[in-house]
Amino acid sequence: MSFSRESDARLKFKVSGKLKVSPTFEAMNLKDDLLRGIYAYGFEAPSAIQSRAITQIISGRDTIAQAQSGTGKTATFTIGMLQVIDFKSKELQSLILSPTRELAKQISQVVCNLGDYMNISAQAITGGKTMQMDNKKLSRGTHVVSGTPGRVLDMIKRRILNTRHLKLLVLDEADELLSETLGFKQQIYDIFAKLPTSVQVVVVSATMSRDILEITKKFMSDPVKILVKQDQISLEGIKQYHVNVDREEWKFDTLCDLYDSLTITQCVIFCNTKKVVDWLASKLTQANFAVSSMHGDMKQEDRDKVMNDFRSGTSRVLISTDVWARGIDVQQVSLVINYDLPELLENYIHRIGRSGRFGRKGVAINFVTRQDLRKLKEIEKHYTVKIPAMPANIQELS
Ligand SMILES: Nc1ncnc2c1ncn2[C@@H]1O[C@H](COP(=O)(O)OP(=O)(O)OP(=O)(O)O)[C@@H](O)[C@H]1O
Repeated sequence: MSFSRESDARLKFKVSGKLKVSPTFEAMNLKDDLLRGIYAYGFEAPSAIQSRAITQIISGRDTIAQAQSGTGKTATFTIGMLQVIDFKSKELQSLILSPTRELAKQISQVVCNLGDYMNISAQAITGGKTMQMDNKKLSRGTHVVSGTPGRVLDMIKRRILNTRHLKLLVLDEADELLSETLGFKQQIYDIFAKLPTSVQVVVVSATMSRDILEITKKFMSDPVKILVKQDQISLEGIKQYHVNVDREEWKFDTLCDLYDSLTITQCVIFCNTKKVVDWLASKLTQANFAVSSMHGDMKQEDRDKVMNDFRSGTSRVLISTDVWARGIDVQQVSLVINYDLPELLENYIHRIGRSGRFGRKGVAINFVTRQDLRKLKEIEKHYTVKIPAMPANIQELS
């Protein structure tokens, strides 16, 4: 699967200065073992962001990389990182931070896969489990840690994680990690204060506001910026529609009517609160619809099971909160339903981006009550998109 040349050419980046574009992975002068790993993983050619950002990361410059959802940002920083790691050493050289445990784990898996021929040692360090296991593995030597900020900071403070030889810090979903609302920002600053001053910083997201770019000035020096214009953030491959449900109470029946379309491949349904996730999951189950659900108040082992079942395709319909909005990559997801419109404008684009991964087709359906009409207009304006009423033949579209 790859983007068509046409759609790739239409993607315009705003870049600082002239930027080298590598049309192939070979043109990036990567180590042989890394190149083997990339091809063995099934990649043939780099995406637009990979063509531009990988060599910048390798050059050692601080880098801000923005690109649409599902266009391969994880492999962008991973390939850059694997090229600069010194595999003769067993020290921790790269730290990747991301906002959820599931995402941190997924990234660690991508690192292992792409670095398969390099003897890479990577580990996910996340909350919700005891530190003992992590401790033991870390003591054997780990090149890369992918973790959530709270647990990583804790382990640095306890001197379990030694950051003395760290070369590279990656903030994935950086705008979320640095936002005022979520409480990660101070943890990120505290972690940063414990890293060598020479550390290279790479900041990545599909959404990047002016405020966030301003904040990055505090810990990045003269970064290369690869940014996407606001009206280009929305992917053309994801068709977006709305359904007027008028009142909150009518959402449930509307969803039941749609159920047959949901199960064609896989579908994620987003609600704004854990309570609605639980309520909707139990109501659908009572009505004999097969669904699974996940949110941040569930036990980690239950979250892991839900993720495994959904990734393997055992479950096809997943109901979740914004814990699932960012970064999670399940290629079979072709439909996203916003049972509730998201509270944050940014999360709209992240949520619908769970479908349409790497050039695949996706459909997003937004349930809109009378109160939501204004919010829908706001989304349309912000991303310069039209979100028309859902057509009757929706089954043929997904
Ligand atoms: N060059 C490539 N060729 C083929 N597939 C690729 C390539 N690069 C990435 N992919 C695949 O594309 C999918 C999306 O990649 P990834 O999760 O890195 O996207 P992303 O840009 O980080 O998205 P998000 O904004 O949602 O976090 C993954 O399944 C990945 O394996």
